[in-house]
Amino acid sequence: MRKLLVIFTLLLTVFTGSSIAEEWEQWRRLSSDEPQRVLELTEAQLQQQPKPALAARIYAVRAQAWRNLGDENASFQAIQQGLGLIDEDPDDVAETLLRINLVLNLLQQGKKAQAAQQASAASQAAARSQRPDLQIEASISQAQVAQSLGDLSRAMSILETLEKTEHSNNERLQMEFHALLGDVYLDAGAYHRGTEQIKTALAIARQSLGRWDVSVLLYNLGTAEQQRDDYQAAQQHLLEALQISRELNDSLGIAYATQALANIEQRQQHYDTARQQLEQALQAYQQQHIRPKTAEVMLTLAEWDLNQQRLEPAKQRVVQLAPLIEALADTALLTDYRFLQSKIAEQEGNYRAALEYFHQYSELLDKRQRALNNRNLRDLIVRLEIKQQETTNELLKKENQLQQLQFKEQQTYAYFLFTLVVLAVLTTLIVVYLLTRQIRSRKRFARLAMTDELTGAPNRRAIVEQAQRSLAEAKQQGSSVALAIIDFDYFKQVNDRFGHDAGDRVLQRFAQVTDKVLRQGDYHGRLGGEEWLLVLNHTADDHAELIFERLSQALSAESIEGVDNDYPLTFSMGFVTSQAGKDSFERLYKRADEALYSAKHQGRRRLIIAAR
Ligand SMILES: Nc1nc2c(ncn2[C@@H]2O[C@H](COP(=O)(O)OP(=O)(O)OP(=O)(O)O)[C@@H](O)[C@H]2O)c(=O)[nH]1
Repeated sequence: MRKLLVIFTLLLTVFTGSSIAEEWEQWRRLSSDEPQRVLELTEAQLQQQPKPALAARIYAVRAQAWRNLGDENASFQAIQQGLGLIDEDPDDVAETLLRINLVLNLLQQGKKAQAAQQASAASQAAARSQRPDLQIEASISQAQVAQSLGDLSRAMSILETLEKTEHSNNERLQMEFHALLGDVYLDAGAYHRGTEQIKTALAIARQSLGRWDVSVLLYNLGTAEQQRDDYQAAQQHLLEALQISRELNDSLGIAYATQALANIEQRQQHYDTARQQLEQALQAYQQQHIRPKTAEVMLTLAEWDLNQQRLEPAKQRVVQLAPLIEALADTALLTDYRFLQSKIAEQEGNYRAALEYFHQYSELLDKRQRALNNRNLRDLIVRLEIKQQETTNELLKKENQLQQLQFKEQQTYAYFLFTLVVLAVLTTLIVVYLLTRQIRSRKRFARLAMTDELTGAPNRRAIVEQAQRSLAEAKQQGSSVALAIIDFDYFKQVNDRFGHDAGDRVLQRFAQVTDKVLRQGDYHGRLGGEEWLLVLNHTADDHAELIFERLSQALSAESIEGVDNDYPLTFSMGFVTSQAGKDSFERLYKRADEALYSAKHQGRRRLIIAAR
């Protein structure tokens, strides 16, 4: 999915966006995994006839894709086409990319002097482009040329400058830096350091780059392990490299891995397999004009011939090799070549020639050794290592700081959460408190609305509602309910004689005694003034007298403050019963009221039961 997205973005923006280095890198990643695909995509783009400068950039991508397929010839052609377009329409980015590609191509062909020229032209173009990543890459390219020329001091000093000045986030550049540093260390005989650097580069490639890059580094690591004489590790890496190259159809990658594996087979005395493998690799090298490798394989084959006492084929190869060795002017190859010549002359019995070749061979070896013992180089190696250590330390320090910041952030977040929780709990408590208070006061208000303030008994509204409820229940149950209206006799006189407060206390006392006298389930309430209503469930007329008497007695049973003990506190009562709940409250009330009126009229201090 991610790959599809990359392809889509690339199709939309071939080096047209702001970050050319980034797009270039995306193309390279895609090419590293699917070179064929990149060739198809870029072919389509070229057909849209873009501006020459853009087309030149596309050729740079194609050159890379051909390289990933192991076709250096096609890669070279693409580069040439691209460079041709730049003549028409100069473009520093395209020029840098194309020349860097050309450097690799020329190095593989063993054309080191030309490669050096291209590397410095690439650096100039990169400087003009003012793009830091391109500048770094061009510098690495220069260091690579220096390394292949055997000028390890120069290679090292370029890498040292890069380490000091450039901190790129570009994984490819980091990979290239470590890979090349590894090669330089290996050339300098620092096998352990070299292998470690290549391992770092491989880890970066596995993590962030494409499969082709991984295969190249596996090959590098495999050959490094061979140099360290760890053939088991070497074989393992090389086999993995071979497998990836096969998956990618990278014919050169296959050749490189096969050649290296052949050396291991030879050591294990699998001569036929080894020879076959070398022949295969040789074919691929010859096809692609990989001249140093061609020479290397031929030298090896000749050496094996000699070891197996096959003098003639060995001699033929040495003759064949002569022009190539001369053209390449590679010290290492020349050293091996002289050694071979010396051995052949020796086997031929031509001892003078053998000695002469051996002299030349040992001089070359000496030269190489001197180059390696160069103090300057040693100093550079040590300095670069210290710098790398410093960078690592700095990174660790940064990481530490970041961790501390992260910890602080977490702490702040925890405090924030804690405060939030506390606030939430507080808010909840307050809300609960306010709600409870409101509910309580509502209840209180509701109670007050139904209660008589002076006596605490149910007020008119409450007792009337209760009467209506009781009547409705009685109606359902077919039972009877009685209503009694009670009114104090001459209450005005009580007030007049003992004062209004005493009158109040009389009313309060009446409420208390009624509460006690009535059964549970009976109700009483103050209708207003000194008038009361009783609601008596399951009560017939013949209970009326009893209730009247009990109330009268209870009222006068105890003295009331401010009222003379012998003062007769009396009341009148109108009583009525419903007939199996048939009567409405209004009708019953009216009848009770009429009965009360009669009681008053008949002289008070009495009970009148309403007639049926
Ligand atoms: N102390 C006190 N007196 C009240 C209260 N409510 C009403 N009264 C008094 O009760 C008296 C009622 O007087 P009236 O309606 O003339 O009746 P009465 O004097 O009781 O005479 P009858 O009912 O005819 O026996 C008035 O004097 C009111 O002031 C009260 O809450 N407290």
